[in-house]
Amino acid sequence: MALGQSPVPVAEGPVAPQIPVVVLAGFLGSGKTTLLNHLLSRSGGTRIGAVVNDFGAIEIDAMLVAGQVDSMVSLGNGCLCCAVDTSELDTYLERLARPSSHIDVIVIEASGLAEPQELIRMILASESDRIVYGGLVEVVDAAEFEDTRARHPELDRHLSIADLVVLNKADRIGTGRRAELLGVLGELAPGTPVVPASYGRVDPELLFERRPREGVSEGQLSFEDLLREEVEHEESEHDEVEHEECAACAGEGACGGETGGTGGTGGTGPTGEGDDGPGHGHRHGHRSHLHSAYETVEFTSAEPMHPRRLMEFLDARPAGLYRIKGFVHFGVEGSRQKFTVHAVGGFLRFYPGEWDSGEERLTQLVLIGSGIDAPALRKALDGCRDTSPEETDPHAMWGVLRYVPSTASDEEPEEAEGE
Ligand SMILES: Nc1nc2c(ncn2[C@@H]2O[C@H](COP(=O)(O)OP(=O)(O)OP(=O)(O)O)[C@@H](O)[C@H]2O)c(=O)[nH]1
Repeated sequence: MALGQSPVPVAEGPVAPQIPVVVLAGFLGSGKTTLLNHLLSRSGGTRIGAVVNDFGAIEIDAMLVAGQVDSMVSLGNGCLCCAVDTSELDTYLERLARPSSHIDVIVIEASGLAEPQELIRMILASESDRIVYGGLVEVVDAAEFEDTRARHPELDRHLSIADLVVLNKADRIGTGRRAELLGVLGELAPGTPVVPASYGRVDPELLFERRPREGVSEGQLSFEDLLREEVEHEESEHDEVEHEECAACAGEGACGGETGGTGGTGGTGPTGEGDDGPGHGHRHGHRSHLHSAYETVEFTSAEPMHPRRLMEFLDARPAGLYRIKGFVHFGVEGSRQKFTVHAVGGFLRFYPGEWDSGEERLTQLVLIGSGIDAPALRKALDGCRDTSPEETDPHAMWGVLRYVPSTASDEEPEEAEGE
């Protein structure tokens, strides 16, 4: 079957084929955007529509994908799983799926803190006859997996409903470790293909022509499967919730552990886009979302950044500040390229590139972390502005250049390798 072809037999006549919607999920920084860009550059004649969901208000992922994709909808500032409901998602999907766009497949890149289960449920509940759920691809960061899993046991659940697991950043671990992780992932996602990859370089056919999972005859979750799994998880998780922590039990009502649908209590904590509260229009019983513990900080500056001060900030970043992404503008002579920056846990890289003609030279950063002091981070970044870049010693760039991958290294992003 050709990449992106609808897995559903199509009736004869002028009926437009259904478009599979593939969900690309994975924890912060695992490599979803990198994989999506790989797919876009390897799509051949297949036309891919993308839905990109940034957790922060500055849509860094959308900017990193734009220009390569046939059609894109960008949804910033909040996880898709909470920021929209089924009918809104349908609106976006239908916009991409309109026959004139000739899109063959839609890929939704979820934010690194989204609940894939909620997204899948929305797709399965779609009222559009053009849309069909096409599977969940869960991207795992090989270097960070065990730490992340220890902090977020929810990831096991995400893996258990995946149709394909990509063990990304395989270049960052040795072969022994790789075998170990493949074993762990095989147990967490029994019967699901687990593919090691570097820089998301997987065969695109794997995403759109998935093999059936053991015990699931049609190879993907049904709406009923999802509801059943949801109820089972919530029951088991509720058993683990201390009663005094359980808002529903602490209140007057019995604990319903409600599942599915929209229009209930959200009950998540600080999310950066505002707490879920009454009117949030979304409920998942007692299951906390990954993003309930995370906050985002956005920073934009038209003034260039001082390289030494920025490196001091980055080198001393607090442990809870797990993810930084964006673009940096240095005003130092000879270093005025557009530097894309990524920090994931202890990993830090700068990738120099070109500004588009007429593009405003801005530093735009999104910082995502747990237990972080947002005002202090903003203040510290404010202190990194370079008010007189013409006087700044160009050697101050050395600290930054240490984190630019050398072209000889396999740590080079695919686009730069000109594959
Ligand atoms: N060494 C190495 N780095 C990788 C690989 N894949 C991605 N990266 C780097 O990891 C960082 C994060 O990659 P992204 O693709 O932005 O990750 P993401 O999952 O989209 O991040 P969020 O949207 O913040 O959740 C970037 O610096 C990538 O270049 C890989 O296989 N190996």
